[in-house]
Amino acid sequence: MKLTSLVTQIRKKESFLCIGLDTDLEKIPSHLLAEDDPIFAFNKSIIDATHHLCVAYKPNIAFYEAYGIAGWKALEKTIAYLNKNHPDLFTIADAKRGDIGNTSGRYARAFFEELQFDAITVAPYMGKDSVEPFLAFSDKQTILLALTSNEGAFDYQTKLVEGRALYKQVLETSKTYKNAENLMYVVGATKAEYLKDIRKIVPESFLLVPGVGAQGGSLEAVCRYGMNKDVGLLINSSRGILYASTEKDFAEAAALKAAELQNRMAIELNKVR
Ligand SMILES: O=c1ccn([C@@H]2O[C@H](COP(=O)(O)O)[C@@H](O)[C@H]2O)c(=O)[nH]1
Repeated sequence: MKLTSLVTQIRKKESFLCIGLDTDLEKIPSHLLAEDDPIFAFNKSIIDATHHLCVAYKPNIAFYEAYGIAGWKALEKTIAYLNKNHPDLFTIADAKRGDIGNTSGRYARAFFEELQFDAITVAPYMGKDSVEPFLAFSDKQTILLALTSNEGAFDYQTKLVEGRALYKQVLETSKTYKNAENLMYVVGATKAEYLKDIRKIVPESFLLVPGVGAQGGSLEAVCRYGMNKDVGLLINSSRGILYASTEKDFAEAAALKAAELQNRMAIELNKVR
């Protein structure tokens, strides 16, 4: 999916919500465990109840790999269901991949060609030749980890390298990569105040922003510092939506949480209209 379509969807739905499909068999309602494929059954119910409130879904691949072949099959069914029934929604494989060039090329093929995701998260640590194989897919987005939402982000990402914070180096250097126009960046909602500086380096780029809800980040602060003329933000919430209820009403409860976020997003969008 092209980013222009994403911007159109954001304006149409008054939402820049990305729902994280971090489906955990220990957290889903127990009645679903009797299903043939409980992970897919849960995901399908969540998608059916929330697709009108969001513009993107982001399965975190760890939650599928953790269940071996059954988990991978549930992932395949989930992305196929999304692509068939909601082709206008942006899909992100939160896989945090990146390796030497030929290996990155295989990861890119797996997620872009086999599974048909629109985007993948990639770790920048191995540098240019580990990222460019993803960027070579011109109709796909590569989402580079810039400043992550966790506490450990301060171990390396904010440290100075040649007088400049490492996350700033990542942003600046990545702009010189071949096909850099296919880049987006991850910035944690818990680091909203950093967005002011980040926007000086990447004013036009779309940012994937996880960390509202369960991790305590503020949607409004992210908008204040991070929104650009095309909105430029996809704000993710996973646990805060998925596990709003562990009873039979879980999908309705998830939709209510998603609607709460969407309403707050509509308010933010109206401020900059
Ligand atoms: O910096 C990062 C990068 C990725 N994530 C992922 O986003 C979701 C957040 O889930 P919540 O339940 O809404 O906290 C999860 O898949 C993380 O692995 C992140 O949180 N921070």
